Amino acid sequence: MIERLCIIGIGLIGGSVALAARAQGLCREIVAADREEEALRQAEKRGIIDRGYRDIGKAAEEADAVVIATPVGRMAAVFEALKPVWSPRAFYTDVGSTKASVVQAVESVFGRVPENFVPAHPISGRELSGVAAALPDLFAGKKVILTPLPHTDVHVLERVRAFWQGLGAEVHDMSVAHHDHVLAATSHLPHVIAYCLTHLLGRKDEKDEIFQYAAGGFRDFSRIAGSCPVMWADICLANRDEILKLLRQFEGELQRFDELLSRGDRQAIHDYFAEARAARQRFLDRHS
Ligand SMILES: NC(=O)c1ccc[n+]([C@@H]2O[C@H](COP(=O)([O-])OP(=O)(O)OC[C@H]3O[C@@H](n4cnc5c(N)ncnc54)[C@H](O)[C@@H]3O)[C@@H](O)[C@H]2O)c1
Ligand SMILES: O=C(O)C(=O)C[C@]1(C(=O)O)C=C[C@@H](O)C=C1
Repeated sequence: MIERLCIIGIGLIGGSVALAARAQGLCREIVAADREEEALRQAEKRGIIDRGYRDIGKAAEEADAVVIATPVGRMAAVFEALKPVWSPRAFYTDVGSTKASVVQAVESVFGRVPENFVPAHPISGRELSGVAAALPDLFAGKKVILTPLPHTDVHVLERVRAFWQGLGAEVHDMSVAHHDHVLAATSHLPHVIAYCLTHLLGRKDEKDEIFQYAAGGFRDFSRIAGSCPVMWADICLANRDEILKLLRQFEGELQRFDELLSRGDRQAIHDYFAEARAARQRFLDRHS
């Protein structure tokens, strides 16, 4: 049992961790640090946390489990604030959507990744942000990827694994580089494409009419373009090289389809769509 769980950044993900930890009885007390007073007050009012602090050091001292849930671009500053109160008895983990940048941030502050920090990424979220959108079952049955380093303390790794499992997640381990390679394709590229398409339509003169007649297709496709720009600017910059490689491949794919359509090749267009549909179905059969 965790005595004091500390969440740094009590937004959608930090709030959901707190709600799930409380619901599953994983800890006696939950405190949080956030730079937004309003987020802390809201979290206290809803009973998501017991106490909130503006000061990260004050919130984290005495905690035996610390979860960092700020946007990835803020993590170096968070590690800086944690350094004076870093405890060898506690475990530390994060929820950042990119992992190499988080490892670099911790290295820039400590010189090396402390043995009791286990980078993590819950593959579960929403296009909404802030503590008001937090859900107690956000991680239930969802995957969490841990990217331990070769010198990560094995006992801490098992405590962090048990913590995420306790929140209801299925935990997988991966290397930092592999994580960023895979997530660039499955999460980062789709978000970039959704933002780009929404931009394209939004810029058109007849935009009112375009949005007026947009039904399920556009709504489904653009849902993730409703995601937080701060978080996504951080993710894109943090995983820039992997995303740029995929953007080049995606441009090639658009070019391929452009050629089929320009030729008016019905059979080739049909086969192109049929292959994509079958690939999606295989993915759903295997993973849902
Ligand atoms: N939203 C998702 O679907 C999702 C899913 C998995 C992982 N993540 C990752 O989780 C993290 C948080 O995302 P979110 O969606 O919960 O964002 P959010 O905006 O809902 O919450 C972030 C919170 O961090 C606080 N914060 C920002 N900078 C801070 C600082 N320097 N010190 C203290 N508090 C600070 C903000 O005030 C906010 O309350 C990000 O790293 C994101 O990449 C998000
Ligand atoms: O469902 C959504 O809204 C999400 O975008 C969740 C999503 C994803 O791309 O799958 C977004 C970012 C995270 O790092 C993990 C999950």
